[in-house]
Amino acid sequence: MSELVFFCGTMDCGKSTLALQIEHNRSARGLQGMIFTRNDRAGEGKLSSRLGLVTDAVEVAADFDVYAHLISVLSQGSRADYVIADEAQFLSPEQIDQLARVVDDLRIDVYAFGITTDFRSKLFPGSQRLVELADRVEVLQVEALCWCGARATHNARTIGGRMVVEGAQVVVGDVNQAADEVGYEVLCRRHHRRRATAATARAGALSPDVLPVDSPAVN
Ligand SMILES: Nc1ncnc2c1ncn2[C@@H]1O[C@H](COP(=O)(O)OP(=O)(O)O)[C@@H](O)[C@H]1O
Ligand SMILES: Cc1cn([C@H]2C[C@H](O)[C@@H](COP(=O)(O)O)O2)c(=O)[nH]c1=O
Repeated sequence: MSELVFFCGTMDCGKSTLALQIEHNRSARGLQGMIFTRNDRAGEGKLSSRLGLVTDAVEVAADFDVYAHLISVLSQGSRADYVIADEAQFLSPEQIDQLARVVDDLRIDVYAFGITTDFRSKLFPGSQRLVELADRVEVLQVEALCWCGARATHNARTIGGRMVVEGAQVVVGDVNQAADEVGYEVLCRRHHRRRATAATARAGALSPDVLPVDSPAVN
């Protein structure tokens, strides 16, 4: 049975690396993949990982019909044995429905990769639809860590190292940006709720985190 799998996690947890590994392993066995992405940091039509690997991909514009594209490719005699969709949080719910149709009607496996929630810890519409439709949701097992050492579960947007909660949902960017730039940082839920980034913690801006561990909890 073909399936729609949603591989998810925070930023910087290895999603694109896994996408490239799946692509490598299948193409090494003679299978032909169709790779989609949207808004990769490496530029249009690229799927890139922080480990330095990059491959060409089809850029999914806002009005792009993923299902129709597959039909067109197949009807021209090309093969598509599996589909990879990276940065799937940026796809529209309609495009996620098209991916599900690729699985059900064309019997092609679809592997989608993306972050579930934005910098305000709200679901991206594309990720919400994936959670609703996927046969399997796999949370990546390589833990990204919060500055405190706990497992990072949330994505923070930062300006000058400080977490912000206002702004557009989509702003392409990266972790470990220069101090004065818009960037991202992965945090545990506790520190995301408190807006406590590595920089503000270093500056000692939030006293509860520097109190002894047996101090009463402060929210
Ligand atoms: N210099 C490095 N050495 C080893 N691993 C690294 C290095 N840089 C990045 N990584 C690994 O790559 C992961 C990020 O991979 P990537 O596929 O770009 O993440 P995602 O697509 O989830 O944002 C990091 O969590 C880390 O495990
Ligand atoms: C949290 C959050 C992230 N983004 C952007 C930033 C990056 O360009 C991608 C995530 O890429 P990664 O490969 O998973 O690191 O998403 C955004 O636009 N809005 C957000 O709230």
